[in-house]
Amino acid sequence: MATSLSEAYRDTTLQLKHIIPLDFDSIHDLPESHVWTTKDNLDLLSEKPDVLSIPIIDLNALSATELVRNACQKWGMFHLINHGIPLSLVDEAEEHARRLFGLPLERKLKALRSPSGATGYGVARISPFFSKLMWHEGFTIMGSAVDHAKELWPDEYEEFCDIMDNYQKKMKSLAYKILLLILKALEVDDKNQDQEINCTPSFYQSEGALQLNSYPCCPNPNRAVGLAPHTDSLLLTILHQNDTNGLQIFQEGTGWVPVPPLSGALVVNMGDLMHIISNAHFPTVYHRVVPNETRHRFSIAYFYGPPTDSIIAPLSKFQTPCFRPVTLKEYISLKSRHLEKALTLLRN
Ligand SMILES: C=C1C[C@]23C[C@H]1CC[C@H]2[C@@]12CCC[C@@](C)(C(=O)O1)[C@H]2[C@@H]3C(=O)O
Ligand SMILES: O=C(O)CCC(=O)C(=O)O
Ligand SMILES: [Fe+2]
Repeated sequence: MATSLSEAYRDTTLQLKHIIPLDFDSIHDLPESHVWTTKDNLDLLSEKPDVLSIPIIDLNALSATELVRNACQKWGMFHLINHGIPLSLVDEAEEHARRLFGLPLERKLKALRSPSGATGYGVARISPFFSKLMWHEGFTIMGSAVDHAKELWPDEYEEFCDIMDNYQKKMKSLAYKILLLILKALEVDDKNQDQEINCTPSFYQSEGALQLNSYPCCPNPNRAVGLAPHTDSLLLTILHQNDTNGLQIFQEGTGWVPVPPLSGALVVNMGDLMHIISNAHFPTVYHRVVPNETRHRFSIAYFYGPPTDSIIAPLSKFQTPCFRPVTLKEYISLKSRHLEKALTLLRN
């Protein structure tokens, strides 16, 4: 039996302090547990003004492959327009994320992620790696959200589930399109795609995961962190952000570069698995979220990856692979134990 994505996350058991978010509604001062200092690697001063910005790519542009190649090499990230996802669906999904996070904490705790679970309400999975806690609450969906949605709204969970199902379905087919474009950008012949990605034939049958993120208004944003710096683990991530700043990416030699929301666009970023299959030609994007004093930020991230038993390795066109092959299941386990060091451990 193949291991599902949520099962692959099951072998790490977390402590409750690394699952239960703060009751943001009742807090007026930043608690000590959430105060980050330079000791915690907080370097807020390095944000660069708008001199640099990530490219905007039209999915239907004739030169899309070329543009994707450049964006992936230089940034590992781009804004995507003309992506074909109806704006009304994105709006509805955001509305339902607001509705969920707007529930009182006691209600949200009914859908709390279990200590060895992957889905439901809670803080970010990467929390145990940091000494301070984040100004953030999340809700993770893998496949159907129905079990947790019933815990939140015993009588009216269906609309939420339908919208999240539809959103995931549309994101999955968009992610597939983007993956094909990226393979083209990596000069993989159409006919050799399956073979080149020397994985199981089911490589494209992704399961994916959906993460709803909420970053409430923060009383002292200069001393808090919304989401700590991290890279996404899977192949690529498609992100919707509401009209509130906060996302930043780290550029070697430059520092933290803001990724302001662009109305109607989705942000696409490369994850660790893409870094591996591209033989490190495409960076995996190191990014974080900074909190805001007056605006509540919401985001919805769709993580796209192959089935957990797929073998991930640099494309065979690369004569000197710089990573050893690994199954996704193995990689997830490496990442839960070593975070960013997981990639280094795979270096040849
Ligand atoms: C399929 C995924 C991808 C996960 C784990 C699992 C479900 C939740 C995702 C996130 C969402 C928040 C940042 C991150 C770093 C986290 O802590 O949880 C992501 C992580 C990853 O990309 O590694
Ligand atoms: O809120 C954001 O913009 C970033 C979310 C994110 O990085 C994630 O969910 O992995
Ligand atoms: Fe992320």
